[in-house]
Amino acid sequence: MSLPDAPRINPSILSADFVNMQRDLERIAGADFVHVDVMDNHFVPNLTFGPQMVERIQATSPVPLDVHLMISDADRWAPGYAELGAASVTFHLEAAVDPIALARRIRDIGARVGIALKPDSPAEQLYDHLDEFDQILVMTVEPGFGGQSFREDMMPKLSALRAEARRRGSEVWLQVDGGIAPGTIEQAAAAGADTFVAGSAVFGATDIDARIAQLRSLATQHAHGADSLGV
Ligand SMILES: O=C(CO)[C@@H](O)[C@H](O)COP(=O)(O)O
Ligand SMILES: [Fe+2]
Repeated sequence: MSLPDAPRINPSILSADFVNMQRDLERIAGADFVHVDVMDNHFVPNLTFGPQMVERIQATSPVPLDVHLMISDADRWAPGYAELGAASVTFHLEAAVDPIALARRIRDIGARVGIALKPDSPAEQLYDHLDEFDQILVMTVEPGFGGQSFREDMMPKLSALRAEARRRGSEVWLQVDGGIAPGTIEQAAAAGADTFVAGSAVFGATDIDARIAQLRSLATQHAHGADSLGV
């Protein structure tokens, strides 16, 4: 699979019409990935779907899957999402017993691997392990629901991660998820994010293609360091 360049826009189908999922997947054909929020009503107080539904999404999606597992016991369940063909599988650091071994297992199966941090989880614990992951997801809301307000207080964590990745020459993608929309994507891009999840901002738009293009344009204009390049 050829990987899309930054900035990447990944609409979350948590805000899609679950009864018309195939229609809504087609509506985001211009996106880089489809962000699939798997919730177990245990790790987070909400329930979405499991591997059977994700397999159907995988079979019909026009874009690769960026699966976000908000589930307990990630060590046991996460590999199965890589095995059903997801391009990327992100699990939560707070839900894994041995995150490094789990990351290696997901990569061995053939998927990209991401690790997600809840707002209260510090990023420093990942600094020595950046290259074990293809993506680090900095949650900009408390996981569990779409339509929440963006948490600006997550920007220092993101900036520090960007600085650390640069210092170590790491190519890890930095993803943000929660409250991303015109008006918030700018500061997330400036702080160092290169991959953006947006649910309600995309599926709540009257013109989805235009909204995806707008988010991509704003992220490009405000990309970390862009001002120094005069872009
Ligand atoms: O993982 C989650 C929520 O826990 C996200 O992926 C949401 O689905 C994002 O929704 P918006 O905040 O963009 O509406
Ligand atoms: Fe998500």
